[in-house]
Amino acid sequence: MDYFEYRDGALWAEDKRVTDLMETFGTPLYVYSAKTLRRHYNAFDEALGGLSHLACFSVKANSNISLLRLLGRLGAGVDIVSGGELHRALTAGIDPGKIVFSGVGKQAHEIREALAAGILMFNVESVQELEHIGRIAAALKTQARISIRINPDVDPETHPYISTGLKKNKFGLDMRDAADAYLLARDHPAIDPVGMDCHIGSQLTRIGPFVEALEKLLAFADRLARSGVGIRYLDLGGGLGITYNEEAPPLPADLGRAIAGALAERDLTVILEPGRAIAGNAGILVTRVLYTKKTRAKNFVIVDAAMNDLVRPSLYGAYHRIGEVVPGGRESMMVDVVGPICESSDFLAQDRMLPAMEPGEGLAVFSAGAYGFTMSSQYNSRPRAAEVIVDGERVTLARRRETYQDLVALEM
Ligand SMILES: Cc1ncc(COP(=O)(O)O)c(C=O)c1O
Ligand SMILES: N[C@@H](CCCC[NH3+])C(=O)O
Repeated sequence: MDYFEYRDGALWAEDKRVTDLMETFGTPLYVYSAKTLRRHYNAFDEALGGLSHLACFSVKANSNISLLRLLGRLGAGVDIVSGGELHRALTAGIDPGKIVFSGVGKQAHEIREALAAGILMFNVESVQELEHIGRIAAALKTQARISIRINPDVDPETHPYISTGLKKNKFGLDMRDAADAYLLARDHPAIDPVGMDCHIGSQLTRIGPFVEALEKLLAFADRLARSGVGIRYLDLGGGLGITYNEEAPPLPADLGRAIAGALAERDLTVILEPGRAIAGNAGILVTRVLYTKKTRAKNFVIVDAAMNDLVRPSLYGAYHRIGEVVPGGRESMMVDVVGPICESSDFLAQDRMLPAMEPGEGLAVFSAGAYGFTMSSQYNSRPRAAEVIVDGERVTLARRRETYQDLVALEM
């Protein structure tokens, strides 16, 4: 559910006409809906309502600081994976006590920065990393709160590039190794093992894998308790999918219900790290048609957005619904929607039925609020798109369009 809809013959973002946004801010343009973001965050908050909980938005999905600030004001914590994301979160005013730090390759300076900020915990992914954090915390005369990321070997049934909880993936530790890591953590004066976490993959469309992972983690937590390691936080990661096309993923409430029973009698704070499910359908990428071109093999609609703006179709073959900004009632035809970049993989859609388009007309690429701008680049020296947040009738420029000057600003 989102607040991008067609009425009076045009596409609206909440109470703003998308054509007006195109006029004011140009294209390509990322447009986020504040109402949708609030709705999605609140859905998680309410889904976990009966439990002690924390919803930590995954910053990698969308790291714009205006958007983070909006979520932070609702009470959101965040899941970060770098010093850069920590900097963004703190700049956006996120409570450091609600920050969890994931990722397999945390660097010394990032660990120091996170300790100095007083984050809730590090989600530790290897024994070497645990020892490294311990050394740094000891040198700083502090204690690092940690959880160990468990690789529960659960099949998330998603795209292989975005599944993370299988034995063959680089993430987390298997339980036998994790048990040793917890004992090391228990006995380390500068480490406080407060939690356990996992993240099994992204764009999950079934509840089963979450429940399976939870059950494995709880059984493991019970074994650990007998070794004198009592955890207080259970972090199930992110991964709940969204509807891009015809998927029918469970709602946050379904996930909440599915895990509530197992957690009810336990003195644990449950953490979720949703990214896509909060931001994905809260954003669209608006682009303008430059040319149309009919070859002997295909019809191309050439637009001013490209794989540098939204790489998901090129990278994963991902489907994003595309619609006219002002429906013209013209007959549909099979087209490829492509960008100006010099790569054959530069497409936003392939073999898609779309109404015939004219140069200058607008198209909206839906479900672009997560892993859209954050995965963008300047490939082909294309300045990155602007980002705006619409809240009712109010529009905030959340990031200005890059300029040619920005392209070369760091070069000597
Ligand atoms: C550790 C961790 N937490 C949370 C997320 C967010 O995932 P999603 O956007 O699928 O909710 C990811 C990315 O998949 C991740 O790697
Ligand atoms: N970037 C991916 C998801 C990977 C999630 C990061 N762990 C996507 O666009 O779907």
